[in-house]
Amino acid sequence: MKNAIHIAVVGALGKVGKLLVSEIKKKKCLQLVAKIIKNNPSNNLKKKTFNQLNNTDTDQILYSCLKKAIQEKKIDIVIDFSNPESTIQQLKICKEFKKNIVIGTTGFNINQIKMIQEYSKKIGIVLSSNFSIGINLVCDLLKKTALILGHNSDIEIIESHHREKKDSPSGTAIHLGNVICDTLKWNLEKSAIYRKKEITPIRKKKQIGFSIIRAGNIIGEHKIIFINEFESVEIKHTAFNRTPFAEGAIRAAQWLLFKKNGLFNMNHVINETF
Ligand SMILES: NC(=O)C1=CN([C@@H]2O[C@H](COP(=O)(O)OP(=O)(O)OC[C@H]3O[C@@H](n4cnc5c(N)ncnc54)[C@H](OP(=O)(O)O)[C@@H]3O)[C@@H](O)[C@H]2O)C=CC1
Ligand SMILES: O=C(O)C1=N[C@H](C(=O)O)C[C@H](O)C1
Repeated sequence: MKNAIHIAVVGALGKVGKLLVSEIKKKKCLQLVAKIIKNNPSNNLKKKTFNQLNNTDTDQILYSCLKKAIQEKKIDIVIDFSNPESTIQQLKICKEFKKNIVIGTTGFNINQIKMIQEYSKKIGIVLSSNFSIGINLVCDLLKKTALILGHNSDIEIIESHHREKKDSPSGTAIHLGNVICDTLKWNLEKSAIYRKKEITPIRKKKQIGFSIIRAGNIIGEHKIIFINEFESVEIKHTAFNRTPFAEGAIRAAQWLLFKKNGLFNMNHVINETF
């Protein structure tokens, strides 16, 4: 289609990346122009397999470096679901070539977050640990619940993901903890308690417990529980598949296209596109 948005996907062989590739191809207003994959020997095999599986693709859109892709193709926007080190590399390239980027990667350390903030002075970035519409609605419910019940309840966050997930707690669990802390004017660094085997002192006020499950193929579950002596409230989100992540990231890319610079999240996107 004429005027289609030209998208590059970083991490195109990954679980979310593969889905992004197929979802982008379904949309007439979008054109997938580059799939950026990691340059390692095992990817030679993956690359072959991938092309066999997607026989409409040729090596012409497979790249091991975003810079080369930008130099060879017209790219309007980049979507990245890879890992923190890779994402920081991609950001440097995006800044050099003034390309906006949607980041789904999680597990950044404080220094890397500061770098993302710094880059956002030059380019437009949407950074979200969870692109599903549902989890962003959960955040709205959570603010209200925390405001009303937070001060006199014990709060626990339980997250479950597949056996391959590398970071923990999940980016979403940390975000949910931050939503509660921002609402109650607490500090997550002081309030977070990571559940593990030890003799623990009895529960103090202003604490948020985090429990983590890594098992099987669980796509992503997040549950927040508020318990006081009278009642308990549970807010739970379950992703049945990765489509909400891919669709949300595509929505964010379309929204980010015309922004000059700045650091945005999925709330900005949802507020302006629904
Ligand atoms: N924000 C959201 O809504 C969501 C975020 N995520 C996050 O997104 C990230 C990816 O998740 P997922 O797809 O499950 O993970 P995968 O491990 O399945 O995919 C990541 C892909 O990135 C590739 N990669 C690593 N380094 C580079 C590089 N330098 N250039 C190009 N590709 C690279 C990996 O290659 P290789 O395997 O060879 O290392 C792999 O193919 C994680 O941080 C995850 O937590 C996941 C789901 C939703
Ligand atoms: O790695 C995943 O799979 C997911 N990661 C994100 C996170 O860390 O919160 C979002 C989603 O839950 C799936």
